Amino acid sequence: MTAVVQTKRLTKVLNGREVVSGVHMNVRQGEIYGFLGPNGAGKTTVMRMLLNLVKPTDGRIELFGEPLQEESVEVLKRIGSMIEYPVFYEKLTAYENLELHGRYMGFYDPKMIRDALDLVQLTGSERKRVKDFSLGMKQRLGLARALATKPELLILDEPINGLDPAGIREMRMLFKTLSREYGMTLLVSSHILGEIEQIADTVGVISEGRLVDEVSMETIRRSLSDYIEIVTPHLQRAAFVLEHSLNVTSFKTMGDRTLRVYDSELSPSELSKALILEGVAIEEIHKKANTLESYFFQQIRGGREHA
Ligand SMILES: Nc1ncnc2c1ncn2[C@@H]1O[C@H](COP(=O)(O)OP(=O)(O)OP(=O)(O)O)[C@@H](O)[C@H]1O
Repeated sequence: MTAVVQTKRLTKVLNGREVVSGVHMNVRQGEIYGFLGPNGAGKTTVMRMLLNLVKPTDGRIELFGEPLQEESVEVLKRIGSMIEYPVFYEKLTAYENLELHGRYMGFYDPKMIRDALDLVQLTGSERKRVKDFSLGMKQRLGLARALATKPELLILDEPINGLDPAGIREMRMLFKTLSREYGMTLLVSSHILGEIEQIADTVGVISEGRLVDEVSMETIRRSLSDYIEIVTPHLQRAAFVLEHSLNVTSFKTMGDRTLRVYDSELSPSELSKALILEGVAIEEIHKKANTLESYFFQQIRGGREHA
């Protein structure tokens, strides 16, 4: 699949502090990319750089395979975005706001505006002034505005902020429709793991400005199976024995003393007996269950795993 967004060593220094550090990010065509990280991790800054609203201090950005430059305009017309809380002309109606935006972007299509309002379920409120909208309605109108220019890529910064549970559910379904039925690519940020988990095909985890993981949800789910953790001073030998004597194919080393075994038919006691017989000392061995929370917590804490 082709990359719609690709960054290399993307870095931003603000007030002498590196708030985004050497980010290599790949968003593939047609997928929903969940950009997950705690508040202040750098999500908004990365998104602003992708939209040419903030100039990177260092690194490169490619959108649709083309390098993003200061004077890039055309490529940005292929993107719809909603960054932080959307701002509108409060005295104008919802429809007038979208019309104005469309004309500004050089793409005004009344049918697209009606379709966009319909998609976010604001049909019927389009002649209301925005000042009478609730926070959730404004959030949905922000999404309609992003959609009204028929973008190929949607960049949405914490789009579920301000929505009630029903609104969150509708938004989630809409993201899936846009991706699966309209073939749009979505880059969606959130600090809520449960949200990203439910919509994303790929997750990019950002912590203190660094992209600490970029992985498909499918891979994560597969890795969440139970595993046996072995702590040994003879890591190399243990790995050799697992692979060649015990025919274990799926295991990984964590640091220089720990191994995780995923696919063994053997119980911890059988495994330790077999390893000891081969001259591997065992300091600890036990069965563990992985959860999505523990997986991400580990990434954010900086406990990177090495396959
Ligand atoms: N204009 C600015 N000047 C100085 N520091 C800034 C500026 N904008 C953001 N920062 C800092 O950069 C860091 C990253 O902020 P950013 O808004 O990108 O994070 P975020 O992951 O989007 O978090 P949030 O969801 O809270 O907005 C934060 O520590 C923030 O305080």
